[in-house]
Amino acid sequence: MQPKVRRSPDSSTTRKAASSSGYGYASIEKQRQRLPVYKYRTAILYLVESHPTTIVVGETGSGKTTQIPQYLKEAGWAEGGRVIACTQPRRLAVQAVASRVAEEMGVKLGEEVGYTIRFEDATNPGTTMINVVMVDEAHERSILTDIVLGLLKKIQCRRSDLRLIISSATTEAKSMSDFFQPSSRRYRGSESVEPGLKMEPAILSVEGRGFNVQIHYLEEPVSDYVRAAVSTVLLIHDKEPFGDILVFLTGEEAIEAAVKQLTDDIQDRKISSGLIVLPLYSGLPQAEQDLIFSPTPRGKRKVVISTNIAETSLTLEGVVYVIDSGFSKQQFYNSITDIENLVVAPISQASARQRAGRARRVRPGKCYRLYTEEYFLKEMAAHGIPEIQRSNLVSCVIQNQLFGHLRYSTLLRCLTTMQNLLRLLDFMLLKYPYSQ
Ligand SMILES: Nc1ncnc2c1ncn2[C@@H]1O[C@H](COP(=O)(O)OP(=O)(O)OP(=O)(O)O)[C@@H](O)[C@H]1O
Repeated sequence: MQPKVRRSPDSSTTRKAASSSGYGYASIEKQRQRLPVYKYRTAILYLVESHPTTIVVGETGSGKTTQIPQYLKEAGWAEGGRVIACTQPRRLAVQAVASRVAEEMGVKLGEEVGYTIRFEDATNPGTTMINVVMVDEAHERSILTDIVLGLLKKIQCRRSDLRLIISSATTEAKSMSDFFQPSSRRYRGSESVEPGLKMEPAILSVEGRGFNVQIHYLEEPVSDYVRAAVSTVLLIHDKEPFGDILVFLTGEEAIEAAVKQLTDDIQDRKISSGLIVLPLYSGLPQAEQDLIFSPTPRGKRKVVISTNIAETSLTLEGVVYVIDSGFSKQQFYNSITDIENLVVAPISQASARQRAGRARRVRPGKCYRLYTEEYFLKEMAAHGIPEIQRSNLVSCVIQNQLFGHLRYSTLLRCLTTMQNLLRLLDFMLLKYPYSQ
């Protein structure tokens, strides 16, 4: 059965596109100047110059990620072998953003613009001294982002010349600003603070958005969102003009089920040829993940069925339609049972906006939410629970200790203690074996 879809009459996300000149092919420089963040270039540079910490709030697609590092580079913040670093919560986005920035700057990836992710380092070894750190997608509150923010706050006490930019898509800037307020403890024993530097964080709101996105909601809730997603893909393919489709489901199992259903339906109907169906989840080999970036052949339509790894910072040029199931897989830790589970849970309004934002990156788009508007407005949480509040922190603490703070001798002592503990456990198990 096809899910009933209706267009939201008063959705705030249906405002007119900021760019009136449509989406013809413009030079990269023109494209850069059309982005909402461009108007704030001078203000951003002034604030970074005069504050150790600047918080930039702007809608998805306003140009924060790709443009701010370039403005800093153009203003000389990368001179003398120094580095402008930008952190991302997801590796797929790291590679995609670095490639785009290298393309816009007309340089080879891995030289002036590089990236580093686990097991892969595409950076120039000559550049080591970090001058500015931009922490992107801070609103996502991923555990590593939160830890990076905590560490940077500590580092700033010793290096007041280090500039920090926190970029966020939500207006929760106040709590971030409170966290970075200078306290009496901060800057104690630091090098002398630059004259004229205003220690409190600056907040800048980047107004405006890229292109328009129409939001469609279901009239009735559906129980099987995989089936509903597949039906919506076919509906779009039958009725809507050209443009690729990005579907957000929960995990590998749901995605592979959707790929199979879609492939079967295409074969049954024999009319939907021209669809290229691509799954996307982190366990997929890199070469298969990279297929999502390949241009769609003329006369075909790409359907990318993804987890939330495509939710932020990613621009898939051909995507015009987004289908949002309203769910994602999230980690939850139960401290009583000491068990961590990956469970399918509803997403937040902030996530839903990020998902919709993938549909209007280079042209106007449409987003089909597989839930009702009432559910979105009245039941969906405004923001998700920060990962740090629902995870087991042991591995993070160990990682942090091993790489950040422990000296070799302390580490050795720690390992010896663990070894002794294991021996003791061994002994106890031998002495008091489990009763059947
Ligand atoms: N690979 C790309 N190909 C074409 N256009 C791109 C690409 N990457 C970025 N853009 C353009 O630049 C715009 C700004 O992207 P950017 O990632 O800087 O925005 P953002 O404000 O950081 O949003 P988000 O938080 O969603 O990442 C996009 O909306 C798109 O128009």
